[in-house]
Amino acid sequence: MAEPDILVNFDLAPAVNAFGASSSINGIRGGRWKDRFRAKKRLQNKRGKPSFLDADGNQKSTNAQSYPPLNSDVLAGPDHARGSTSRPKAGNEHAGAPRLSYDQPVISSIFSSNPVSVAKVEKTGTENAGPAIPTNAPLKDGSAFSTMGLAPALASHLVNNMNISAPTSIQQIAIPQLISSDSDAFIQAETGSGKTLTYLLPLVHRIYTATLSGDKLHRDSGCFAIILAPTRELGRQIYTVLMQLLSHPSLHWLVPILILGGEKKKSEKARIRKGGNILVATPGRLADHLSNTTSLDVGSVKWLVLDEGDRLMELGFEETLEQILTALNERAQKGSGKISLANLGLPDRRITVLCSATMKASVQRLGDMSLKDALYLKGNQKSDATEESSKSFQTPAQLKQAYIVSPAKLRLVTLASILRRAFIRNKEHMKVIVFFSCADSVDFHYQAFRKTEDKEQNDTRPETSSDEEEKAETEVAEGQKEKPRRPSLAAKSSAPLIDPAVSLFKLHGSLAQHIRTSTLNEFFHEKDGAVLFCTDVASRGLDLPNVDLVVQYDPPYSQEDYIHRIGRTARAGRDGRALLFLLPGCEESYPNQVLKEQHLTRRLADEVLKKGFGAAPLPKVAKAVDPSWKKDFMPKTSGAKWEQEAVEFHLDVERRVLASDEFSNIAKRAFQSHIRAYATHVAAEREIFDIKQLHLGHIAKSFGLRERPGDIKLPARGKSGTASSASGKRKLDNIDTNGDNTQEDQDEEGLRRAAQMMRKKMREHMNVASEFNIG
Ligand SMILES: Nc1ncnc2c1ncn2[C@@H]1O[C@H](COP(=O)(O)OP(=O)(O)OP(=O)(O)O)[C@@H](O)[C@H]1O
Repeated sequence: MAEPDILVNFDLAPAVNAFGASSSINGIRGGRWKDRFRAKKRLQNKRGKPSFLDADGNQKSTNAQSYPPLNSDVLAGPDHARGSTSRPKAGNEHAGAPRLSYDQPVISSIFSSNPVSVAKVEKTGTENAGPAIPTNAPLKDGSAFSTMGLAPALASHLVNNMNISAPTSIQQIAIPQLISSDSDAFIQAETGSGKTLTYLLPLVHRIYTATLSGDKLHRDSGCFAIILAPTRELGRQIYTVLMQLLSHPSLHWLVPILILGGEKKKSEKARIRKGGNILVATPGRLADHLSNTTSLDVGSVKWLVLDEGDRLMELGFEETLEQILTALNERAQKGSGKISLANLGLPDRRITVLCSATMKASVQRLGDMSLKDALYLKGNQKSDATEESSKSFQTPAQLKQAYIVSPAKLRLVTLASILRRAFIRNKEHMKVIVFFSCADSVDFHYQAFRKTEDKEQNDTRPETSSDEEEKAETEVAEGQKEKPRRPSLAAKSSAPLIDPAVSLFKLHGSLAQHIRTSTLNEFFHEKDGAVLFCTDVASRGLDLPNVDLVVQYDPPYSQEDYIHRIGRTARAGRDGRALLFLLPGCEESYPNQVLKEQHLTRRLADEVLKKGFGAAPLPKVAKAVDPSWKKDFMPKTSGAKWEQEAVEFHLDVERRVLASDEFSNIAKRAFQSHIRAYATHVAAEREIFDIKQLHLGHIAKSFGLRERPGDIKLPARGKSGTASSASGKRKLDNIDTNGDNTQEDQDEEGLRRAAQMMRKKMREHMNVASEFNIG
């Protein structure tokens, strides 16, 4: 059966032919703006070289002979006027008008009228370079934990039970210092260099050796350490590593407590009442318990660790951290009501340890606020690191970085191509993370690649009862949950458009917490190929095994975000690749202007498409199924197989958007949120990410939309809507990562301006023809 609701992107015949009216159109007044506009164009065409507005709204010279003229009424027929894009029917033409024949040339709009890359290639990237010596790997120079002052029991536990035999550079530098000194410390080291063990090992070692002095400590002896993480996910991960360390028989008495937002406070209070010695928490929830839970005794806290310091500040926890520090100081003066810790060898004062992979002003502010005479402990340096880069940006040397210059209309197929190729080349255990700017865009791409219009259960499923949820989260936190025992709550699907064997996951701040937890857990344990579509909610600190490739489909909002995102791969000495999507034009200056210290290889969309779509035919399920439709509507391409496959892929997404109101709304929301998010790039980068340069029609196309951008309207979002298109949501999606954040959007003014700019841009766009301007 032919597809009734699809309209391929015709390159229109010259407008002059389409109107065929008298030349005295000049001076025309009244009527529809479109008619006036067309008349103007026709006049221009008559005066100069023949030109027409192509399917993209760009003026294009053409050889008028090559395209049979189309009657405007055919294209502007009632269906189109209604916005419905029904297939024109034979015999629908007005008398005397040329017939629209399906045999006539049609052109793939995704390959036409794309801006070309303008950049001069100034830097040699690392992507094609030979293997580099990993900078965050365990050392191979004979260093061992047993020679670093760690208790032998702990050192052998690492080797025998945790499969960690040699320290990384930062561990070798920092652990002996933290064991022997009572000074505060700032730990800065690359992503994936083992900072978690770097601070956990010394404090566990010192608590452990305190028990060797003869005094028996137990879970009720007091809380000795607090570890603060910016997000629940990270808190849970730290807790898991801590549980592994404490699984040593001599340390069974040491009890960790996990308190995060998002679960019943009552059950957290019960856990606190039972007692525990090391608390892992998110700041908001800890501050809450410090104010309201009398059984939380922090008078004996000897270590305060602030993990991912820059993120803690970014998420607006500054004030909360000040409250926590004040409360800890007050309680320390009063002392613990539990037992005397004198002469146990624990530090006399509270040691604060601040960790970060990046060093920026906010981290320095946090340091000023929390540290006193701190040791600055820094990991390994790349040999070519400049002073500037070593201070602020460190990426593992073995991580291969590249950027892809992809015109807006080719973005979706280029992403598909990258993912397809990644799994053709490396089928097993391969994991990929793709970062998007906003939750709505994650939702759209997830829906596009899972290729099913079945209603998604995950978003709408009622939350599990808190008890159940708590149980699930505790299981995850304790690392016990190899296989989910209940039906999966994860936002997970298969990905037939990439490879039917690949699992597709999505993660963003608008998903319910238990879905986020399950999703991460299942992605973590996935044995086969897996792709995670996510926002920056997954950019910090998360240690997900076997991530070989990180794709930044939308550029990050800061250099630090770039470092943290790509840091999800190439961890602990493993290889990894990172790809950044940029639009041709001003975005191409991003690597040289912003990522000065990074070495990125430049690649072009075409070459990526050739490799991804040319390497193997699309899986059957990914094809636009109806052969008759394909015969009639397959746009004209250069004939290259890869191009045809790419076009077919894109058309299939468009067809599905047209066919489903739900998918269409997801696409529209994603488009709008994407533009809004784009407008929130920091002021210093607005020349690079210049919203005025965006071709909204092309961007809409990459979301499978065929409407004019100005016509993209959304039904009102329900109160409980899960998506995130509201202005400012980019911030919220990033910020509201643990549910206990209290910061309002910091950049309201910027966002307001962004929305204004977007509206202006939309208005401008509507005043010129767009690729949808055919009705
Ligand atoms: N000495 C070691 N040998 C081998 N693997 C290690 C070692 N230390 C840590 N790891 C592993 O390295 C991975 C990264 O560790 P971790 O998450 O602590 O890194 P990180 O420096 O905190 O990264 P990020 O800055 O991204 O948060 C973990 O899987 C951890 O188990």
